[in-house]
Amino acid sequence: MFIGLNKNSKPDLNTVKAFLNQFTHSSLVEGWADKQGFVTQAKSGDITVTFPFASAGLIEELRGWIERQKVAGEDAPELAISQKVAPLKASEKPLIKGVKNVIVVSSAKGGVGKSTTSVNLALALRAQGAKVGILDADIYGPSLPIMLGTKGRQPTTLDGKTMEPIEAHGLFSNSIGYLVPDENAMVWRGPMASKAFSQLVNETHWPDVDYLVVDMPPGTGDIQLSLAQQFPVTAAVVVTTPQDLALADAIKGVAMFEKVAVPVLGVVENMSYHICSQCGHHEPIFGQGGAEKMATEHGLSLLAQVPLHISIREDIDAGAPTVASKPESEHSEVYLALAEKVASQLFWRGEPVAEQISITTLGE
Ligand SMILES: Nc1ncnc2c1ncn2[C@@H]1O[C@H](COP(=O)(O)OP(=O)(O)OP(=O)(O)O)[C@@H](O)[C@H]1O
Repeated sequence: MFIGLNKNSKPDLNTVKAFLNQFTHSSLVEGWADKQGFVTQAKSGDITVTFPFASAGLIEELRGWIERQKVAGEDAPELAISQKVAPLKASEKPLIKGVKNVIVVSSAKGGVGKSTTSVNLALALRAQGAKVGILDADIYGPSLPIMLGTKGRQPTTLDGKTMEPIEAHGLFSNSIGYLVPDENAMVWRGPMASKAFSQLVNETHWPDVDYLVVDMPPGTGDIQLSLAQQFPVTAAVVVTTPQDLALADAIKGVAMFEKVAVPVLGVVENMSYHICSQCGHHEPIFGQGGAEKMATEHGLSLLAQVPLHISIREDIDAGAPTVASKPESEHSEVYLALAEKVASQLFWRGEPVAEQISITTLGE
């Protein structure tokens, strides 16, 4: 039976929660309105809904649903609806100063589109209403400066100790590519690379970002393992392509994170199918169903299937990633849905920590 609200009296909190629980969405769990902090009432009686993850799309849908109830004759309540991203527990490590959640994007193999995915995911999280940082940890081949159109810029410092991230398309970014010429980065070996990475993470003045997306170096070796262990990773996303070999490698990537107890949120299948730029035909040139099979076999979620399309490449290579330059496009929709899944699944699988803990710096 649908729970409506009494027209003539101010509805009480429990009735409003029961009413809201009738709104279902893939980013929510059953009985979501009863979860702590989601629906609260101020002393004045005003009721507020607050989602603890990036949720602009979800908020729009909830508002639409409430409007439809009004049309259907229900006296839907006046609610303030907003989002405030919660910091989540990441292993036993203290959170990085100015960062609530760290999402690492990794791939077992080079060239599968890990950086393209990282950048568009970061932009999509921003489009979902979050404040987002992006860190290029690909110390051997930093591509962020080109992808964000920030090549040649260098971080400044305000306090003589930390670097100010470089802002581009609304993201706060840092990359080894801003600090050293390309040819120098290439020759770095293990410990040096590790140190450079740690400096990038801890010596950037992250301005209270909800999510820090970290573009990891490709591979599943010692370097990747040590990077993943060095800082508080909330969860990992593994990028793969549909080819069998890349899939077999992706399994290694998942196993690596399991070793260091980093939860893997799921797999993004990049270049999943080809969209013809002439006629829009969808063609699964690398085969079909591989990532889905792998995800199911390993109990992982297939977070997104991103098409191979010339405009995704042209946009990012020109420093104007698709989600920023063509926010209404079919491709951006794929990334926006990915961000919605990543943000909500991160929250539901995680454990919120008190906000003030995020003020602690690593090593303090
Ligand atoms: N879905 C896509 N459609 C079209 N082109 C793509 C797509 N994804 C990535 N590319 C292109 O493929 C190339 C490699 O992508 P990218 O640099 O993101 O891969 P990577 O896995 O990060 O590589 P590396 O291992 O060098 O870090 C780039 O030129 C990029 O523009």
